[in-house]
Amino acid sequence: MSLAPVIAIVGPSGVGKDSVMAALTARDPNIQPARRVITRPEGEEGEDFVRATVSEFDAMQDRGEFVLSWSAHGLNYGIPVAISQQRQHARAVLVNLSRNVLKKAEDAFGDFIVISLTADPKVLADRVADRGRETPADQAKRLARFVTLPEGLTRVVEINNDGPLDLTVDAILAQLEPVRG
Ligand SMILES: Nc1ncnc2c1ncn2[C@@H]1O[C@H](COP(=O)(O)OP(=O)(O)OP(=O)(O)O)[C@@H](O)[C@H]1O
Ligand SMILES: O=P(O)(O)OC[C@H]1O[C@H](OP(=O)(O)O)[C@H](O)[C@@H]1O
Repeated sequence: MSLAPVIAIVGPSGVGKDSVMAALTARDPNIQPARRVITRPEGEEGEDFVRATVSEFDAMQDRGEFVLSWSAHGLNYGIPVAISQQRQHARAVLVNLSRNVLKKAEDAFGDFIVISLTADPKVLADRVADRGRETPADQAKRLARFVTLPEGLTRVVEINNDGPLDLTVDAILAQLEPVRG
């Protein structure tokens, strides 16, 4: 059975990764997000994710329950192996990944597309502040984080998300069209 492609949505904090993923799924319910396990503290909400303590996360890791894991912003993130089942029935599966794990992700997933979202730094700062999910100190740390995309990825598409979400979704769907079969 052929597996649906995995589409990584990446970019700096506040660029709109979660918003773009939700808008893509709203436009085409067969493009489905993978649920991440995150050691995010109680009280910090976000997308639909599985909250774990650090020891719960470590135990899941030891049991081989993650196909991919990484750390960023003082948190641990894991993509459960169940993403394989999702790939059996979806048209495409979306994952919100760190740019630091893209090579590992390409090796793990095979059929893999990276959507690299960009936005003006002022737009990023306003969005992270307005969202208010983190403390001002943590917001500042997020905005100061600088990560570049690794070299040698097979398929990377850069898309600007300064404008309306609908336009970003159109741009992504236009890029995906040739590989959707
Ligand atoms: N195209 C857009 N136009 C206006 N607001 C947007 C747009 N995209 C995202 N936003 C807003 O920007 C804020 C940050 O978006 P979101 O949480 O999706 O970013 P993110 O990249 O997932 O950030 P983080 O990596 O910090 O989780 C949210 O409040 C969201 O509503
Ligand atoms: O800067 P890089 O390494 O690309 O991304 C780091 C992390 O930042 C975001 O975390 P969250 O979703 O805001 O908790 C991403 O999802 C990723 O896990």
